Amino acid sequence: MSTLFMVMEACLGLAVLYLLKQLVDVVTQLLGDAASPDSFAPVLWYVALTGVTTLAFIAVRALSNLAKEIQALLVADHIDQEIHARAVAADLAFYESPRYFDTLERAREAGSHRPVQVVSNLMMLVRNGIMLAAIAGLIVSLNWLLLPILAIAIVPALLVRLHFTRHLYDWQLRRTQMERRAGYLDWLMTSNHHAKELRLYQLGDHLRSSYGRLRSQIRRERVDITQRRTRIEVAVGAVATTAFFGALAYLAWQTAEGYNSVGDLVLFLLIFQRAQSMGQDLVHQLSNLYEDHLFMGLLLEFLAVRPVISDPAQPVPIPEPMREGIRFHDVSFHYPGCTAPALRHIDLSIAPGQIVALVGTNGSGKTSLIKLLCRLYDPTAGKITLDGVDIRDYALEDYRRLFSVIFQDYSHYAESAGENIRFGDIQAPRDTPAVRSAARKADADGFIQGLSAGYDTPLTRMFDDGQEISIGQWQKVALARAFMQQQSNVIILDEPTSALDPGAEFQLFENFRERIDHRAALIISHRLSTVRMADRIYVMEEGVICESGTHDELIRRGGIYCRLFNQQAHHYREVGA
Ligand SMILES: Nc1ncnc2c1ncn2[C@@H]1O[C@H](COP(=O)(O)OP(=O)(O)OP(=O)(O)O)[C@@H](O)[C@H]1O
Repeated sequence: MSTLFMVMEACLGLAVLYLLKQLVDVVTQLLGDAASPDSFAPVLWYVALTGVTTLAFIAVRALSNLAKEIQALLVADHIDQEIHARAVAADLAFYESPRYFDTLERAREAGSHRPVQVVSNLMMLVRNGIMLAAIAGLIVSLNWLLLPILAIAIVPALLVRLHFTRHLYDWQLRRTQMERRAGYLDWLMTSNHHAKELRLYQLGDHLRSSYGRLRSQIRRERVDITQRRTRIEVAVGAVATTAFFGALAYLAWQTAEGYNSVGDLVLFLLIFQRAQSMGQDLVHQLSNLYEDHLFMGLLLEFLAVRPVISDPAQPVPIPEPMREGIRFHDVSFHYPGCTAPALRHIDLSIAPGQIVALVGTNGSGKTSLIKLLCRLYDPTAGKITLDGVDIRDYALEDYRRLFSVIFQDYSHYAESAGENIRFGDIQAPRDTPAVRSAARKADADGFIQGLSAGYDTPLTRMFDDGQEISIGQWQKVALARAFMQQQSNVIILDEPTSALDPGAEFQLFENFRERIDHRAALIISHRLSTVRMADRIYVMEEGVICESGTHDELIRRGGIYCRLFNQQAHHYREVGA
């Protein structure tokens, strides 16, 4: 549809020009003849016809612009959806590698406005191309010698633009990390996450000057490129203008000699100027399109990314319920791009209904083990089985549904308290009583009821009726989210009580098995008092399991666990004394 409008616009634009030339020729003829009412009639006809054609041209141009805009918006929304689909399906590793992160960022940058530009530039290019070709035809009809002059007015400018577009694109790619750092500093200074430390450590001036230095380096390099481009463009423009005036002088002479009509001269003035500005537009659109093409390459690179962790060709049905449980068989793992292993030769099992605890020093690999368990990563060596079958043989979503997880860095959703909990089982209806029951299990029901709009209170100050809650209260909400999923077989809690007061923590673990409906659980905690009720405790150090057993067994063994436990117990006794 929009193509039709464009062709109509081009034809009508040319028709107006042609009618103007005819009008001038008729008026010039009249100047020579004796004026009579009859001889003036064609002039009136031409004026009326030109007027009507101009009106039609304006109407078609408006419709063409409208169609273009609608089409551009549709394309933009479609590309956004594609980016989001790929982003949510991408492997976790994607977000942890700077190279992949660059691809995503550039795709987002290209995705938001490039497709809109591509559509509009492409259409304008076609329209201007058609008009320029037609004008070139008219120019040839005047005098074919004028055609090379038109080429001189357009082609060098085009080559200069294209050269600098590529140059700027390469520069922008090289500057991505720098821009990201500047963006990060900007975020540090303007986000509420850092407002407290920024003030107390008086980091404001330091950050501002780092940001200023980065921006001025980026600006200097950019201005340098633009200055060079401007210098060359002025030189090229001077050549084009000289050529135009040369052609004008030649045509004026031809008209004076009687080889051309005055209408031809007027037509030349009209169309050559039009052709020149159209040529400039064309150059602009072509260079934009070239730039769009380069950036769209980045978008396509991102859209081509496929998750490595994916479904097998023939997934095995998930056992319902699980019978033997989950086992790690000599599992080792290192993060993509890292040589040092995060986990080495791990053997571990979680039976149905069993509570397993992981303890160990910072960086010993506890969270990494959970990531493998949930198949956010696959082991580098060894395998993990569920009821004897390699977990890579199950459909990914079905397998992940077996777990309810709360990570150390759980999410704070800017949603209502109820929605924050329901996100644990998004299939559940909005008004499900399961939300309140999960909140009760996490001891969150009491304070949520006390919020201004109870479960409907947005947990953010971003909105007018929102309310901010404390870090411990956020942790209870996150716990409730983990308790929300009724169908899961294993509850995984990574440092679930780090922000809870001792009373709340005690209460949570007092009747923990009932709270989790006697499902299996994997708990990571640095507070050894919370893990002593576990059926089996694994002690990790530098990526290996160095001890395992029940609390009593480990205490009897007198190893690392016993030492750590005694240190913590001693500390409490000292404080109590
Ligand atoms: N995304 C990652 N990419 C590369 N290395 C990582 C990544 N996450 C963790 N590591 C490395 O893996 C090792 C184990 O980290 P992990 O987070 O599993 O430790 P942890 O035992 O959970 O520590 P903490 O008690 O501090 O939470 C560390 O040496 C860490 O530097």
